[in-house]
Parts: sequence; C-alpha cells; structure tokens
Amino acid sequence: MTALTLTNVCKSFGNVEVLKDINLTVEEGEFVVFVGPSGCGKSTLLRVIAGLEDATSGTVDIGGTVMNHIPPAKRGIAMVFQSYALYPHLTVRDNMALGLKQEKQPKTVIDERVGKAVEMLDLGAYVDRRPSDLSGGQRQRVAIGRAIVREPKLFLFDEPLSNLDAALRMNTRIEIAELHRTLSASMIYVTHDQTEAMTLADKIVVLRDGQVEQVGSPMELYNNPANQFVAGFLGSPAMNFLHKAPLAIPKNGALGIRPEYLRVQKDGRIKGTVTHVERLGGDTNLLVSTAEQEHLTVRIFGQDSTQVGESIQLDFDDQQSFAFDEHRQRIPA
Ligand SMILES: Nc1ncnc2c1ncn2[C@@H]1O[C@H](COP(=O)(O)OP(=O)(O)OP(=O)(O)O)[C@@H](O)[C@H]1O
Repeated sequence: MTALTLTNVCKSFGNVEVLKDINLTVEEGEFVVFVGPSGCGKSTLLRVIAGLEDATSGTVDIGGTVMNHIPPAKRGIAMVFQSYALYPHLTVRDNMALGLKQEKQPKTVIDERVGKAVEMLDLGAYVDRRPSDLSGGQRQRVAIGRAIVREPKLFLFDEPLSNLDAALRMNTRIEIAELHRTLSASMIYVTHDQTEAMTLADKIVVLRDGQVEQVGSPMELYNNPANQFVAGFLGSPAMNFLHKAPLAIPKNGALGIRPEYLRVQKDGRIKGTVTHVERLGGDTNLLVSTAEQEHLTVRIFGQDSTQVGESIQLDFDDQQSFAFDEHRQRIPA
C-alpha cells in the first residue's frame, strides 16, 4: 500500500513557479526526507501535502484517496513544525489532548492515547507544566506527542530540530528514529541538514529549484550521485571537485573526490600546500591549495601532526572518484 502518491504536482505563487512537476511515492511505513538548499521548495511541498497550500496542478493522493480538495484536518495527517506551535496557556497534557477533544473523542480514548504518548516520549514528569516551563527539546517532544495521539496515516515534520542546539539535535534525532521504528508509521521529514537526511531516511528526495534531482536510499545517493549537485550536497565535509590537469578531467567537466578518499602519499598525483588544519579530536581535516590553485579538503581518520604551510602530496583510487560532464551530470564509470 502506498502512503502518498504525488503526480505532476506544480505550485506557483503568482507567476513564480516554486514546484515543477513533482512525481513521488511514499510507501507505507517509509521514512522519507526532503532535502535541499534554502528556497528549493521543501516546505512548500510539505504544505501542499498537508493541504495548507493548494497545488496549482497535479494530484495529491494520501492512502489511496485524492486529497486535493480535502481540508488539512480531514487528510489523516499530523504535522510537527520547527516552531512547536504549542498553546502557551495549556499544560503539556492539554496541549496533547486538544486535537482529540476537537475531534470529540471520548475521554477514555483521549486519556489512553495521551498516556501512551507521554510514556513513549518520556514526558511523565512534565504533564502538568506549561510550555514556557520546558526546554526546547521537551517542547518539541510535546509537539511530536500531539501528532502521535492523532494516530495519523502520515506524519509530516518541517525542520523540527532547527531550533535546538547541536547536542539536543542529535538526541532528538535519535528519538525520532526510535519513534519511527516503534510506530512503523509513514513519515515525511523536511530538512536542509544533510546529516539528518543521511541518518534518518529510508529514502531521500533531493530537491533543487522546485525539481526533484534524485531519489534513493542515503547510501545509494552517497555512492551513486546522479549529478554534481547531489554529489556536493550529501557528505560532510563536501566532495571536492577538481577541474584542472594534470589529472584526467572530463572535457569542461569535473572530477569529484570525497575528502575521505584522498590520502597523503609520497609521489601522489596532486601536489599542494596545507592552508588550514581542523583538529576535530577523532579526525583531522586538512585544507589544501593545489599547485593548480584549486582547493581541497582531506579527511584523515585519527589525529595528525601536519602543520599549516607544509607541502603535501595526495592521491586516490580512480574507482573512488566521480567524473562529471560539462552539464554536471555523472559520467558512468
Ligand atoms: N506564500 C508565498 N508567496 C510567495 N512566495 C512564496 C510563498 N511561500 C514560499 N514562497 C517562495 O517559494 C520558494 C520556496 O520556498 P520554501 O519555503 O518552500 O523553500 P524551502 O526549501 O523550504 O526553504 P528553507 O529551507 O529556507 O525553509 C522560495 O523562493 C519562497 O520565497
């Protein structure tokens, strides 16, 4: 069963085309992440699925029903926003129960579902507090709880972790992954953070300028990017692109090498100077300016004593490099 099918979905604001012919399926139980740079249309696409925006053309099918003209509350979806969108005057318990009360669910059902969500999200100690007395991470868990109690067919997350600091972001990311395993629910998650996309997704949809660039599992996209944009977007530090001889560069194209596939080697084909060293504790990143005035990042696993200003020679295995043509499309190996 398919949780969501988008067919030829387009969206314009005035004469600005923000989504261009989007075709996509989300299978039941799948965790799909929309990723792409700021302004590429991720949130708009999510809002079209939610019914907060109308598609200009195309169909939005949720669980086998075309939903284009069905209001958000009747689409069987629940949305979690970056801003939490909690009611400040209501307690945690009442915030979570509100949607069910509005649906006129019996009290026993409300108590049971809220109780289950509170337990799942470890919010037991906070049920009588108001949002202002919670941390950002706790607030976001309440917002997630409010979505869970509605038992939606499809969860929609719009950058839910953007307001959290790095440590909390990682914890909450893991909690969302666990939640997905526990609920086996279909989820769509919007982010511009490629780490979130890589770690959470069953399937990543890379968007650019309102179009789908590539769809696949995180490792498929990492190991087999269709084009230079996808190759450069996924991976941290980002893939290096070299454009100048003496390496074998496709005509007017580029050779892509991931930082972890470059190694320091005497007589290496790439010669350069270290311009900056980032010691991350576990790993070391070297920034290198090549003899051809191109810039590279080299990722060394572990600690390394290389200093700024040192001359360096680098090499790589050809089968671990990626060739791109003049249109930035991947040239198959
Ligand atoms: N209501 C609107 N009216 C006019 N233009 C809009 C409206 N909403 C979004 N846009 C435009 O549509 C484009 C896509 O916006 P959207 O918010 O979907 O991008 P995004 O990929 O989610 O970006 P970000 O990561 O910055 O949130 C942007 O150029 C934006 O300015």
